[in-house]
Amino acid sequence: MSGPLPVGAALEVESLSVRVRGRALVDDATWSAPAGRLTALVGPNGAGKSSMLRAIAGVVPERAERTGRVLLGGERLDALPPRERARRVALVEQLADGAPQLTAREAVRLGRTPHHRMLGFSLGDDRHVAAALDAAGAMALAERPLAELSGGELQRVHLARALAQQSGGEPGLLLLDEPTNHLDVAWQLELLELVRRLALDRPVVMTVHDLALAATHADRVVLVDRGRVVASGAPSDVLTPERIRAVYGVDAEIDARPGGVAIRYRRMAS
Ligand SMILES: Nc1ncnc2c1ncn2[C@@H]1O[C@H](COP(=O)(O)OP(=O)(O)OP(=O)(O)O)[C@@H](O)[C@H]1O
Repeated sequence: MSGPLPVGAALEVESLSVRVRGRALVDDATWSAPAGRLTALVGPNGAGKSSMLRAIAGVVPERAERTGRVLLGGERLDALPPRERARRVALVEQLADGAPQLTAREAVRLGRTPHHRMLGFSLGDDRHVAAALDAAGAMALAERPLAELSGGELQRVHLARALAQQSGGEPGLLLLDEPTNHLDVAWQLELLELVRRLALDRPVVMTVHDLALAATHADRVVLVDRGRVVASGAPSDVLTPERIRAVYGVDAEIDARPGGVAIRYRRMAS
């Protein structure tokens, strides 16, 4: 079994491809996400963002062929057994229904499954679950059934479950698929603050559609189009009007100010 994740471990994605029946969902993608940084994965609908996150977490469609390497702290994640990988990498997918009858605490407890041996849940698990609920700001929701929670509240519970999955060792890689979806502006800001705090000691990668939000809140941006990485680096280097025009087919006027970035879009002048 591998040892704890080295502090400051970066995610490195090298020539990652996912093909289904000869069609590339992810096409020879190479990029990295340092620890201590929030990385945003952006691109048009169907660009392959979710497929990329899922492939990093070891989830590929049935009969898909995955090639390339995924390293975390220099260690091959793609070569780890699923249980071991699940302790290093937590993927929070777009709001899944989950099991609506579970309470938030029960749902978060499921995150401990990769840590179990013969005996199932332990008192230690309960401590990790409580710490994860607390870190995600979801402690007040602990005894409420998922069916009753709002989109923003559910998002916190999913995040807490991901944290519970990793606690017990070094902080691992956190992958968030459209975490700000369905959230109003106040919840978005709160969630992004929380995500930024989590990103202080681990690589965090999130997909987002809102380019201004990515430019304002992320330290690095990876722009994906048709499965390929078009550019990656600092938001201001990656998100230029020329690239936005080439990838999204719209004209963009970018207004970068100290408080944040605003982007105005217009149909492309013909
Ligand atoms: N299981 C699958 N089998 C075959 N094709 C798939 C599968 N899952 C996704 N795809 C296709 O792969 C492409 C990339 O999809 P993906 O969901 O990764 O894109 P995305 O960038 O996350 O899109 P969105 O922003 O719309 O959520 C799409 O064309 C999609 O139809």
